[in-house]
Amino acid sequence: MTTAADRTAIAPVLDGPRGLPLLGSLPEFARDPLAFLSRLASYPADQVRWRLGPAPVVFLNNPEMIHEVLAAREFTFRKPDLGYAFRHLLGDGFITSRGPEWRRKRGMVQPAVRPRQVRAYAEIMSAAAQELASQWAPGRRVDVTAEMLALSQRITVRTIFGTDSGVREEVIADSMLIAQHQIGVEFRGLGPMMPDWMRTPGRRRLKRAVDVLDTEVRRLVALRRESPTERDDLLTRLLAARDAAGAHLTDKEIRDECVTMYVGAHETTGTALTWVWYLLSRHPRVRERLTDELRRVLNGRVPGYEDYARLPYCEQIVKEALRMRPPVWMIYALADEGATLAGRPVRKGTQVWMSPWATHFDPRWFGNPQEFSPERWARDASTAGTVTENAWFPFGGGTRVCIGVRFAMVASVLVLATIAQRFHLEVEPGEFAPKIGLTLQPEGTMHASLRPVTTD
Ligand code: HEM
Repeated sequence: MTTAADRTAIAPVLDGPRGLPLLGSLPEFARDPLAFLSRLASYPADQVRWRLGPAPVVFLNNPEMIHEVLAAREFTFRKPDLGYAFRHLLGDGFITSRGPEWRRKRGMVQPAVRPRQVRAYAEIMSAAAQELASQWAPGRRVDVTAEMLALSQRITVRTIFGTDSGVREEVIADSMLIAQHQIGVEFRGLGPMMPDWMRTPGRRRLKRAVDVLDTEVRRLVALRRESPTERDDLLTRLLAARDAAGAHLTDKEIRDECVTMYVGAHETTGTALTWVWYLLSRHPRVRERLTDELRRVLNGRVPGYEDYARLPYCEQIVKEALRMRPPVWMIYALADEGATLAGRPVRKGTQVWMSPWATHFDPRWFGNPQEFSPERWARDASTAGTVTENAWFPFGGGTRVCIGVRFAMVASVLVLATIAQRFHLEVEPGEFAPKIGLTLQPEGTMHASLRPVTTD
């Protein structure tokens, strides 16, 4: 692995597109956000300055600086407000919190996703994948995105609320779907500019869905408090959690953290898996190597937590898919008093944009970036130099790094290993360009036909 500093020096700062008076480059960004980000990434500079309406924005093109800003969030940079829909659904969960409140809550949730706990969730992950594969029949045509989002939803609901029959999975799933859809709508459109008091039909639907969700989560929390048996789900961990002063989370805080973890986990992991199948179907050689590894290691067995470490090629495929199609395509930071970047002051209020999407395709950091090559992630020396430290950041980094990295990687590998032992998903021809919403999803319906894996 090389470091960004090993690369040829480029200009420290350049002015990017000039844009229009008042609007800056907002129209160009809104027209095709991903193309605009790629354009910014093509400037030969570590930092590219431009304007989003009246707001000054710095786009970072250098992994070391991205690393520096991500590490400084919660100190001299902060996460900006992600808008009404996001806040209304997540409440005061720790994604939307800041400072001591964030630290307290993150500290209380963290034990629920540490590796020992993820080991307990692994069984749910493989079982849900096995359940899905058992419902599939050879030759059937499936909508890959819908299937993977539904699978991720099942895994998420069951790891958070448990597997007992008292949990009405579909009530939670349906309300979440409506709410997440509205977040995506607001991310894409004029949502960030609409005041909170404005009521659109979409916002009214969101409110109704959140009311239903709250009633269901309250019911589940009350049930657990009535019969507090020890279980291996996140809700059990949250009910038991205590902060440094020994205080428990209130019911409202538990609701907010459950929803936060759901939103963090569901669409991101489901989308990552969708792209894994797409990329595999376009690269038969990779699929062959995968089938080989699965035969050698599992030989038809359903994988468990211990198998994660025994399936390095599966892990490499997931990492490479997260490079080429990072579900979280953009990460923001807002400069506070005293913010600096590469030793220079940054004006308070400046937005800093960092895009896994754009950086992951920069040929300075990844050799042949357009090529889907899980081999670049192999630990042996033959592939050194094809990836750059800190240039791969699908999970963000620094203080506010994704809390679910281990969960997401284990879930993705176990789902891939379970299903790929039984089926190849032959995605129908088409480009399925990525489009932005809450996450980076394929444009159009991605259909695949299911071809059974032969055992000879
Ligand atoms: C492939 C799947 C996933 C991807 C690509 C992903 C990506 C990310 C990224 C980029 C961030 C940082 C956002 C920022 O800095 O603004 C983040 C934060 C977060 N993620 Fe994930 N995530 C994934 C899965 C999960 C899972 C499985 C969970 C829960 C089990 C989760 C829960 C969270 C939470 C709660 C945060 C907020 C952390 C904080 O603000 O302290 N994510 N995720």
